[in-house]
Amino acid sequence: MAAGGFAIDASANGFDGRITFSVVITCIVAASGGLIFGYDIGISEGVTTMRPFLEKFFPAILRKAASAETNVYCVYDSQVLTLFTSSLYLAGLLSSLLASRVTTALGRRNTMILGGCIFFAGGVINGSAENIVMLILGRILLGFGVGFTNQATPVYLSEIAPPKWRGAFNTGFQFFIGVGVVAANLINYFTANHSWGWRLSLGLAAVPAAFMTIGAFLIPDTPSSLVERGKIDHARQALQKVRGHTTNVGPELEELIRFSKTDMMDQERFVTIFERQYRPQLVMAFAVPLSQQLTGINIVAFYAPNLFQSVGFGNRSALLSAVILGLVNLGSILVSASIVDRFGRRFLFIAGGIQMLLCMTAVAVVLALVSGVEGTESISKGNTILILVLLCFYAAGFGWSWGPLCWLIPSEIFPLKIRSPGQSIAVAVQLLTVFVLSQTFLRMLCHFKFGTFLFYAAWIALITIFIILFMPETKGIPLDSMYIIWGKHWYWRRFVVEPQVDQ
Ligand SMILES: OC[C@H]1O[C@](O)(CO)[C@@H](O)[C@@H]1O
Repeated sequence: MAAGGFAIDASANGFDGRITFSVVITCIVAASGGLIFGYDIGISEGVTTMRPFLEKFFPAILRKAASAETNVYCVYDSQVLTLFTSSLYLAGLLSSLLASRVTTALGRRNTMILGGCIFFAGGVINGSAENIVMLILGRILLGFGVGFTNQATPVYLSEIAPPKWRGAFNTGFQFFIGVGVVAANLINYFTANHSWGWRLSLGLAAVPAAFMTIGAFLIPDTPSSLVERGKIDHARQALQKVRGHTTNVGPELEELIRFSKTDMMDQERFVTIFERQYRPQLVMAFAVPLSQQLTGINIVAFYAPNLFQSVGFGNRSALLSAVILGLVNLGSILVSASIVDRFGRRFLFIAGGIQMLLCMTAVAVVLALVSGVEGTESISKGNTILILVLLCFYAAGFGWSWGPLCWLIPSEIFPLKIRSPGQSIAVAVQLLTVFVLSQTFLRMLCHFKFGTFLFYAAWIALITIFIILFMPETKGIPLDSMYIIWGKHWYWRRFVVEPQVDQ
């Protein structure tokens, strides 16, 4: 069965999709929107293992850690602590849904600016927190910032990149998420042993927020978004800027206007995406982010320090191992960027999936063998290092597949009319899944022990089969021609209606 194994000429519409200096700079600046999400992921991982932080806000956990009977999997099983981490995801979920209207009305770029400002405020409140209420309030603001930014930035990148290189440019977003994670891990590493360290770690969130917000002020909005809002002259200028001054952007602009008119003929409404003809895209908007989280990445990422600490690493070496995982992840995102437009999305999904599956299973086996079925035997340094190595291979598998592709796919499969709601759904589903899984992971680890890793291994197997059967190849196809791939797919073709474009 040729599920998605067909090619479509990227230059079918004849536009000059060259890589210009301007498009590269614009995309780097825009992709830095990923910094704030990454910074937050990395910071909350480490701060929740810092003693002064726990003493001030969660003293019960320290008492539990001190008690000898607790088994290694259960030390960090606290619903309140998990709620601290996850409150951000609930807020982000809400705001990403709101962001659908905001990006349609204000444009992608302005939504990024808004997100950056709100995140900045959240960082300041968290850094100066005196009680748990301030702490949670700060996290809610951070969540609002992340929701807006994650909704707008990937779409920005896909709309502005030359179609042939869309994969590489869009991968920049995940790359900056990774940079944010590593920067945060390093900061945690140095602040961990100071009584005020957690304040610095949380408060420094304002720095990436300021960086991306100022950056976003300096770049134009995307031509599609400007056309959608009737700003044709601005759209022409934006196109001229990113495609180069020697390029005749007239035909590309006309095409955008034509598709935008067709798309907007019936009033753009959130519910449009639920029409039968958009079923394939809608399914992917749910399935891709859900599957990304079912790889177990955040379980490994959020709790890597806790995990290493509870299986025998000291506090600082636990944070260091998180840095190592983060660097491996970053390197593999670069590999992804360099091949995603050549080998395609499906290849990366499948290869990365198999790699993660093998590693997750191996981690479960090692944990079962060395810490005993009950998890009561202590784990030697050597075996902890073995687990770290396996997790590094796992992180690399994620970095070249589900990491970047989870942003790329939703940002490129929707027609303009439903692009904003589609991306909103994808971001909301991702954050909801992070919330549910992180809320339950420590409980699972405590009760199912090494079986938790087998649980994720089984999911990785399932989602890889899902990709093989249902994900068509999207590489190189201009956004406005994307409907073609569904029409050629063995299953999705029954839903597709060709758009009627005015000639
Ligand atoms: O794509 C975003 C995802 O990637 C990660 O940052 C890991 O690199 C996750 O923590 C996050 O959920």
